[in-house]
Amino acid sequence: MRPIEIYDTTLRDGTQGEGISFSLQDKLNIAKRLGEMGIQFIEGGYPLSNEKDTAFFQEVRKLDLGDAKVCAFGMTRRRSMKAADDPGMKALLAAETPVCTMVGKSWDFQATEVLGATLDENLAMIGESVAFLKQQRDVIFDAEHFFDGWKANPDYAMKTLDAAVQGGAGWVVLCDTNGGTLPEEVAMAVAKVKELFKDRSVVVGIHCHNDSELAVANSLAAVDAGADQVQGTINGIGERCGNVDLISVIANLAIKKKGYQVLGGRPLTQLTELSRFVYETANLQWRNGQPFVGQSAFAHKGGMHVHAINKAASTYEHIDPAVVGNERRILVSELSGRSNIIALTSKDNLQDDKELMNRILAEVVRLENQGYQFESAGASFDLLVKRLAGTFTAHFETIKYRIVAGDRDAQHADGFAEAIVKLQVGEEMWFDAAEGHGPVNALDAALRKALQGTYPELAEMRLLDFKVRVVDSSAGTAAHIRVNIESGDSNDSWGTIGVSENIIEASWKALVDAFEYKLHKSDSGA
Ligand SMILES: CC(=O)SCCNC(=O)CCNC(=O)[C@H](O)C(C)(C)COP(=O)(O)OP(=O)(O)OC[C@H]1O[C@@H](n2cnc3c(N)ncnc32)[C@H](O)[C@@H]1OP(=O)(O)O
Ligand SMILES: CC(=O)C(=O)O
Repeated sequence: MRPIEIYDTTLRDGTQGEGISFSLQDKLNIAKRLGEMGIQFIEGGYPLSNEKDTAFFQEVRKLDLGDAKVCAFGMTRRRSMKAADDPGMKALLAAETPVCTMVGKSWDFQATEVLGATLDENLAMIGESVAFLKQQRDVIFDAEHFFDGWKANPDYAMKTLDAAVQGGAGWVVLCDTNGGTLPEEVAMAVAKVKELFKDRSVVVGIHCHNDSELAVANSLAAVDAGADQVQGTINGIGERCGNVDLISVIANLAIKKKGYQVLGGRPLTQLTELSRFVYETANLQWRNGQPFVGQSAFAHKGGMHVHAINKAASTYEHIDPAVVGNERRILVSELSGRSNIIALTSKDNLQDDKELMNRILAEVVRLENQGYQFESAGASFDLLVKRLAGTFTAHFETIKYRIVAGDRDAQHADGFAEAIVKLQVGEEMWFDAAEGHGPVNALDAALRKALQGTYPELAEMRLLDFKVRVVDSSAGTAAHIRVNIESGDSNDSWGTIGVSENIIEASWKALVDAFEYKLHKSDSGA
């Protein structure tokens, strides 16, 4: 098995992505997770760039990152300066990391146009900078725009790598900086570089950007052609369209491709959690369709798919989701067949009642036509099944509710909302009122007031999320409002839904389902 080094630059190139900004603590937390995952190289930032990155290199020394090596990133010395005097070089050494990663120009056009250097000057900048750092550190040379340089002037591109290796670089990393290269071009260039260094001890690496949606394919092509290090970021965050997504690289190398070993052969069961941790830390929404780790990566919706999945999961899954720490999800929608319903109700042992399955399916299709969507409203779906199966026990009956809301006044700087609810609970009639920060908050408070005496377990239930969408009804005339509420208690969370032309009524339906679901859960001891 050929070991492939994984080099993570989430904390440097990842932060060059639009909308990404990590705090110092975020960076330390991510570094720790990367170390736990068995990533070999963690590029922590650009010490010359800002104080946060400088502080990161001081703080990261206190963490146990396992075998991971922290790398500080910088560029070659400025054109008119000695390496020893260059502030960037000094900052790299001051970071006190075991490895310095230095980017240099390998495209002749960039050297002359951007740096204003002669081609020889650029080679001297690379060679001298590496040699200076190499006195104290291991050096990785990131050959910026290598593939564009190789296409424009292959001899010169190769000379830049040679200058770095002569200076003492232990790695040369070929960067598809603009992300415009094709897999066959990557393979050809990597093979040529391997040939150049066949008698020298140099690791060849690959660093791809995703501007042509080819970063994963390009990285795998490079590995096949002899690259032994892949650089990238978790979830592919990074400049413009991002870097290669290391999640997909790791999963493909470990699971799909033969003959390679990544992360020392560790299991990949933490991969999904790592991906979501980085999204959460970056304050980004998960990408549902992200291969391997996305919420939809193993979500089955089409009736024919679910029918087959029930017989053998491999009919519509390329790997077992558990291998990457993900899970299979069966969705219910108007595209469902009876198989979806059977899969989703199997815990209730209802699957043999074909007539019931058909009724549930017909009801789902009818409600979806009105704007309902049960994919993220599993609790409302469970209640629907119970109602149709005749196992639903209402814990309360809603007689009426009323909302009074208005704009700000002397007592209410943000406006006010009051709710009155009338409920039948057993033999008793409850009539309660409450104020809230808005109409839904007021309804929630009034419902709790009316129910908590009878059902004290509601005290631990919280509303976690509230989403509103406008959906078109199938009639195509009146707009319907869909409200999704996510609720939780100490050990669980559940989604409910309400649809109406009236946002308050839609919220009320979702809220009532949330309370009923919690009470059914308590009845069953869950
Ligand atoms: C491909 C990549 O992703 S490389 C990493 C890119 N990342 C970043 O740029 C983020 C961090 N960067 C920064 O914080 C700043 O750009 C700094 C601190 C590095 C430099 O800031 P400044 O000195 O103000 O320069 P500025 O960013 O405007 O321009 C870049 C300078 O570096 C020079 N330069 C660019 N690449 C190189 C290189 N490989 N070697 C030497 N000098 C270089 C440019 O010629 C320019 O110098 P000039 O102003 O003397 O013409
Ligand atoms: C080094 C780097 O980030 C690039 O060339 O894309």
